[in-house]
Order: sequence, then structure tokens, then C-alpha cells
Amino acid sequence: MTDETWGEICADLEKSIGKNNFVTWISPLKFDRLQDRVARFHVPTTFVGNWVERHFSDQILDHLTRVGVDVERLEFSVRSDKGRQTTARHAQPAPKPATAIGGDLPGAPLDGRFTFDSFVVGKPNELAHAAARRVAEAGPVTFNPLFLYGGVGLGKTHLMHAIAWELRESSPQLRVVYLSAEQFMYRFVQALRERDTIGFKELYRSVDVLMVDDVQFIAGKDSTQDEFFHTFNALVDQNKQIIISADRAPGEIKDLEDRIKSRLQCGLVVDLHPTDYELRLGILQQKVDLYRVQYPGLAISDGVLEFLAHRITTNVRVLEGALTRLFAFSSLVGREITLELAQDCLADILRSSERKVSVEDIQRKVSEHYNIRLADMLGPRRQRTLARPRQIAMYLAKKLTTSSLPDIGRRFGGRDHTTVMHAVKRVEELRSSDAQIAEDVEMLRRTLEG
Ligand SMILES: Nc1ncnc2c1ncn2[C@@H]1O[C@H](COP(=O)(O)OP(=O)(O)OP(=O)(O)O)[C@@H](O)[C@H]1O
Repeated sequence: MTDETWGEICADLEKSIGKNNFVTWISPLKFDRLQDRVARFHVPTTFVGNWVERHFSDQILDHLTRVGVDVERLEFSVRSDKGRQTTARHAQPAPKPATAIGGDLPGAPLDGRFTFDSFVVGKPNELAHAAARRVAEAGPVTFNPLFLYGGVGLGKTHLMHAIAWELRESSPQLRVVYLSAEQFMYRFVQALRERDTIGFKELYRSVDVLMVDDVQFIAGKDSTQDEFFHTFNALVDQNKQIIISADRAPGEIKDLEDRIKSRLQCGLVVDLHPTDYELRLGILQQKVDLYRVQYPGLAISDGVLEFLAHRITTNVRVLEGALTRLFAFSSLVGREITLELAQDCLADILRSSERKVSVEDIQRKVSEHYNIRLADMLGPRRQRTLARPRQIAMYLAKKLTTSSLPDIGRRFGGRDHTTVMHAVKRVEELRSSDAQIAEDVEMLRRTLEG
């Protein structure tokens, strides 16, 4: 059997199992060889190998036999660029399909790539990861809800899906529902339209684990908030686990009712901090390893990943997009990915990343401007000559970056978010009453935004 035969079979498989299944499970397979009637494939993770083996091996065998390939069974192994191999057969048993987790329960589909295996842990996300792991153990409920928050593309959805996959595998009897707050609202509205709110209530209040992604979406939507609040209470009363994500801390979500905010704050609130250089590099290396399984010929020069990790600091999604573009380009033109090629091919992404101001840049510029030491800006001393620049830096951090108030507080020597809130308010007042401060702030803003 050749790569070409496999390509033909893929086209047929896509028709029979559907595009989504095909893209998630079959595209990542790389045909390796046929030997002793065993067709061997490389897979990006053991998880994918297990899944394909369990759910699609009969269909693959069927298609292979139909085109005349003499094959008895399939084998899947993970191969990293260093040639390490682990065979899927020896790994944990695969979980059951989870597109409709909980059988007839209306959950949203899960992404097969978002598992704990593929989540790279670093300092900025280690607490969120540990909390997610703990919840995924399905032991006694210790914190309810688990509230994960952080900026765009930092891995909230990835962690929630990972929890769902893990629970599905270890506790298949649990009724686990994952959905976005938007889907929760649409389903609720549909129930209202069909006059079946009782059915809706019963359904969502009978789950064992409820995960609602991007909860900030329901802010300002009164009846949905109300329904969410009652569902939430009913589940907490029954000691069922709830996991919520949002783009900011509960207290900072505008137009969210206070009773919901306080409920959300009752459990464990953990944020995913913006990535640091090491985490970005780790994620890039992991992606390269995965791509190498699919495209063994992939050549990437030393220093390219370091360059990307250094320059693209916005979010992981942008980082992944950049790498995908580089891979596509290099495979199309058949060239090694060099630093020059990366600079050319990613010029737009690099340019837009350049304009991003970081909290560290702000701290540095403000301390230079007021001629104080950076350590003093971050330290505990409260004298006016230090406190004022510190407040201005906090104000600029809030205005020029996407960091949340708690995040800014933490970066200013572990201060509370209320201190940052106070600083922002104070500088706003001073800007209208003190011409010197207004001028300083404007000048600093211009310099920082370049
Ligand atoms: N630590 C990580 N390790 C591996 N991949 C990661 C990590 N963090 C994020 N990603 C990847 O980045 C992409 C975006 O992550 P995800 O969708 O979970 O972000 P999010 O925080 O839910 O963002 P949004 O607020 O936009 O919904 C995904 O492809 C995810 O797999």
C-alpha cells in the first residue's frame, strides 16, 4: 500500500464518517507502512490513536480491504521528532464518544485536541491547570464553582474540554454537560418558545457536572441570568460540580447581577495569566512535534521558535496561527523555515504584535520618567513621590493593556485589585484637576503606543 492509496481511502472515509470526524480524527493520521498484514500509522497523541482504534478501525479496515490491501489489523503509534514511539495499544482504554456527553443531555461537542495531554503547563497557568486536574478527579466536591478566567486565547476552553474528556474516561456514569453561556441562552429561549421551561429546568438540574464557558455573555440578559442563577443554586445544593469560565473576574463582569457575582465568587476563582516566554516556547515546541508526525520532512532552523515566542506575545491562538501559516508556506514552496522566511511570511502578525504594550514596558517607562527605581514602584513604600507614579503606571496598564485589575495588582508587587481600581479613579480625577499630571499621562501614553 502507498501514500496514494491511503489518500484515496481518506476521500471515501470523509464521505462515510462526515467532515468533522474526519478532520478531528483521520487527518492527523500519517500512514507509515504495511508489514505482516499490519497497517501502521503515526498519530499525534496516544489519545487520538486510542480513539481512532476504538471508533474507526473497522471502517478503515473495510475501506483498505475494498481496494485490495491485504491487511488484518491496524496499529497506531506516537512518534516525536526524536523518534520516540509509544504504541496506542498499551495506553489507557479510550473514552467513549463525547459529542453529546451524558447520553441524551444537550451538551456542545468537545474538541478532540483539547486534552490534558496536549495542555502545556507553565508558571502562568499552573494553578488553573492544577485546579482543573483536581476537579477532573471527580472526588468529593471541594470548591464549587471552579471559576476560570483570563484573556482571549489563554486556554480556558481547552482546560474545560480536558476536564470533560477526563471525566468521561474515568467516570462514564457521570452526566457531564459542557456548553457556552450563549448556547445556554439559546436553549433557554427555545424552551420558552416551545413552552417547555419545565423540561429545560429538569434537564439542566439533573446533571452531575455542569460547565458553562464564557459566562460574561449572559450579562445584561435578565431572564437567562435568572434561569442560570436557579440552575446554579439547584446544582450547588445537590453538591454537583460546576465549572465556569469568563474573560474576567466575577466582580468585573459588567451588568451581571450581584447575587450571581457573589455566587460565582463562592468557590475557587483562578485566573490564567498572560503567557510568558517559556510557556510560549513550550507550546510552540509541542506543536512542532505534532506537525512533524504529519510532515516528517519539516525543517525548521534553530532560533525560529525562540524568535516567535519572543515576538508574538498576544495570545496562544495567534501563536498557533503563525506556526500553521509557516508550516503551510514551507510545505507549499518546499523550503526550510528560516528566520528570514518567518519574518517575511508573518510580517503582518509581527507588526500587530509590536504595537502591544506590556505592563512591564509601562512600569519601566513610568519609573524612568519620574526617575524612581523600578523596585520602588513595585515595593511597599507609600510616600507620595513613589505612590503617584505607581498610580499612573497602574492607570496606564488598565488603559493600554488587556490585563484585568487583579492581574495588574499582582504585577505591582502583589497588590489587591481594589488598590488598582482606586488608582485608576484617582488618576482620572487628577487628569482634570492637575495640568501637569494630565500632560505627563498623555506624554507617557504617546511614547508607549509608539
Ligand atoms: N497551555 C496551553 N497548551 C497548549 N495549547 C494551548 C494552551 N493554552 C492555549 N492553548 C491553545 O490556544 C488556543 C486557544 O485556547 P482556548 O480556546 O482554550 O482559549 P480561551 O481562553 O477559551 O479563549 P477565548 O476567551 O477566546 O474563548 C487553543 O487551540 C488551545 O489549544
